[in-house]
Amino acid sequence: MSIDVQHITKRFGDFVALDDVSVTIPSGGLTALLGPSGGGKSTLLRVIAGLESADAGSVHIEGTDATRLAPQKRNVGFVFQHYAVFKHLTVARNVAFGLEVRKVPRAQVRQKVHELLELVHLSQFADRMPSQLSGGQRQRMALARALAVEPSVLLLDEPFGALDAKVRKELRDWLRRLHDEVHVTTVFVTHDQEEALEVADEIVVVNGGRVEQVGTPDELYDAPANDFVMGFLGEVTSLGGRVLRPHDVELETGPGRDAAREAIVTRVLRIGFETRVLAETVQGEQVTVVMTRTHARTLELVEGMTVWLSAAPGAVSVAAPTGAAGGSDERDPAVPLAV
Ligand SMILES: Nc1ncnc2c1ncn2[C@@H]1O[C@H](COP(=O)(O)OP(=O)(O)OP(=O)(O)O)[C@@H](O)[C@H]1O
Repeated sequence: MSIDVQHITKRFGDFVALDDVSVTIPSGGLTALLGPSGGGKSTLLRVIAGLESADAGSVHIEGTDATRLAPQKRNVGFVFQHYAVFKHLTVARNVAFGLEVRKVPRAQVRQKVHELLELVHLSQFADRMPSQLSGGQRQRMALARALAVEPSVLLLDEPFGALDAKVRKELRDWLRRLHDEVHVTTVFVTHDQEEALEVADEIVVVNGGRVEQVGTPDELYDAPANDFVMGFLGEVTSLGGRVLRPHDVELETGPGRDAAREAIVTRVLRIGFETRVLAETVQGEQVTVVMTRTHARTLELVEGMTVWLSAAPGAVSVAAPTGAAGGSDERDPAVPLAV
């Protein structure tokens, strides 16, 4: 394992930002730290980087105990959301900076900068000043700069967070391709589940200073450890005290299955190729059902109509949180609903 975090606790005054966090991050992968704002993702990344010292626990990087090492001794590269560029240096000189500080011979620096600018598709901008680049190009320059010193680990804190949605999407596709080329162990922080699901090999879900689950995008989506992970990775609804995805609710216009719950359609919304049906069961549960527009049309759904709802065979579901606070510590593992 490339990064091994064991029993890390970090407090800011009385506030516990990381509460006994243990996680191992595989070598050569692209791992996302995903979670809601304030959950502790950045703090965990900063502890790995050595920019924040933990109150308890250890960090090993590539087998070396880095817990008490200064950031510059950890062989990690960073890129942050608002990257501090050297405004008075050209793009090429920015990328060369770390190598020049390390007194790498000039010809070697030139060669390396050339290769890196090719890698991040900025060769034609080598002599520009950073102010002449777009936001996305500047973040690519930042990545080239971080990669220049050949770190064993690359840490990215919401690297594309400040960019607009379209550029963000382009850059995340590009990051995936870049990673496939260079294979440096990369950890990136994001609060965007789509970004994590699309880009990462593995996702660490961080919430309330704890790790909720670690797994591949498929594992998290298909077998969420609890209602928090399930709700964070996609839309959910509840039916019969279980949390499940709205497209996994089957709606029939007659009483078919034994387990089906009778409900009244309260709203029918057509959004693009999907139809979203809101219904209230006789037990008073508000349920959202998502189906194709064609299917909805064949059912001839109208508000006020009586329907029967059940979980589709094989639907993934978890126990609904108990109480208004939303969940207990003892959570049921994801199990398919009995249908
Ligand atoms: N230097 C600090 N002093 C005091 N509290 C801090 C400090 N840094 C972080 N915190 C608190 O620790 C908690 C976790 O912060 P952190 O930045 O790790 O969250 P995050 O999951 O990265 O959230 P975001 O996506 O909003 O950055 C937050 O409640 C934050 O206010």
